[in-house]
Amino acid sequence: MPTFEEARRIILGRVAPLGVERVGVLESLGRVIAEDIVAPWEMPLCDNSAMDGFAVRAADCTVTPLSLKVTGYIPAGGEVCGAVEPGCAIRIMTGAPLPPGCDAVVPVEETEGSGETVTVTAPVSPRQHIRFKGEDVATGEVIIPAGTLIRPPEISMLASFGKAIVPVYRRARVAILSTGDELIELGEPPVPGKIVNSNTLSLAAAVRECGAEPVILGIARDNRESHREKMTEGLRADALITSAGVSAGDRDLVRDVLAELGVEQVFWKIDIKPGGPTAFAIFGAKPVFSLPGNPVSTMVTFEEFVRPALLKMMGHRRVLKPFVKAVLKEEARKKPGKINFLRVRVTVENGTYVASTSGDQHTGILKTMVRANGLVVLPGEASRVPAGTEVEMHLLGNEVEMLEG
Ligand SMILES: Nc1nc2c(c(=O)[nH]1)N[C@H]1C(S)=C(S)[C@@H](COP(=O)(O)OP(=O)(O)OC[C@H]3O[C@@H](n4cnc5c(N)ncnc54)[C@H](O)[C@@H]3O)O[C@H]1N2
Ligand code: MOO
Repeated sequence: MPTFEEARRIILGRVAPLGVERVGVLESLGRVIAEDIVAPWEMPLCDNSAMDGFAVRAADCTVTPLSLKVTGYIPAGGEVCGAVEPGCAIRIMTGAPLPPGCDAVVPVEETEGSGETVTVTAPVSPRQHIRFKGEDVATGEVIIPAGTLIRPPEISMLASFGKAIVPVYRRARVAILSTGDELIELGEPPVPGKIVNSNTLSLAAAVRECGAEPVILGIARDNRESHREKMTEGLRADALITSAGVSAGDRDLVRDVLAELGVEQVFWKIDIKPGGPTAFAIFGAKPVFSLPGNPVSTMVTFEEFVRPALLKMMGHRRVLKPFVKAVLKEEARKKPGKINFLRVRVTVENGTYVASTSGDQHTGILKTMVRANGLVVLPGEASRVPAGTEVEMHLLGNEVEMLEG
């Protein structure tokens, strides 16, 4: 049985980035660029003003205040209207191209008067307030290296160089299959013995949250035919996630039917709690994750095993959340042996993360997952972890970093 770390290594070793597609630059947000993008020209394309003010010759302005004759005006987007002659200035706006002869710009706040003459009131240094041709990006420079996650700054850079269509790794299409005769679909009336198929929706949400595309297959009933039919459909996607039917029950058919369909089991069971019965298999290059049915176990195993794999498939290079240190608020108890994921509510106290249990840790208790914004990883060998102990934790979302506004 693999340990937590081994299971993650095995999974990541068996998945690879999917193909590349070309999308509109705005659609590339949150995706990973698949090729180095090179600047086809330099930026800025010409020397231009960094301020609204006056284009001057610095040599004219060695002693201030002094009065200069205003001989022209260049708005942003405007054209150069002649050179700055000695003893003269040209009114210029931010971003407008510098006229010949000019080697400094005086901001309007450091001048007085307007109209035919202007008085420069502050000392002027050569090159001040000028944005020079090519100072930001040189022609041929790699502006976005392959493997970069696209955020608004990358969109700005791509757009600045006219890149309307960009090559990104494909989104993974992820089939989601719930199994079990006890399941009813959302909207059907609840009756004792039946439960709403919430796993499909929590998994679809988690798939979507990491930038992939969920393909909902519905429910496979507890017979081989139903499993076979749904799984065959699911294996057409880039990845398949099943929930439930993976432990030791007499109707736990998931692994059996997957094997029947030619899916190679890589491992079954991980030395962790919750999530122990998780299985991982491969169909060609497609990963198949069989997650335990308890809603908490399904979400925890998605977070720790599926998400990193999907991110890798979509070209991400940073796929594992870092562990952060937290101080336990209350004592935690567990059976020695397996790593335990403790659902916690995290707060920041004097710059330190403090993790407090979010409540009953039984896997059947969904409420404590809803309350949790972190998962503390209690080491396998531990049995009693005293309050005040420094532990490792994965944050769930970034809520704890945000302040109320
Ligand atoms: N003899 C053993 N029994 C169990 C073991 C074991 O090792 N030996 N492991 C236990 C653990 S740990 C877990 S976790 C569960 C996982 O079992 P399955 O993955 O086979 O899931 P089920 O038994 O079918 O369901 C468990 C639980 O989850 C609910 N469920 C199932 N599907 C959904 C869904 N789509 N949406 C919401 N809730 C769902 C289901 O009703 C059950 O309550 O096995 C233990 N048993
Ligand atoms: O491992 Mo089960 O996933 O404890 O609930």
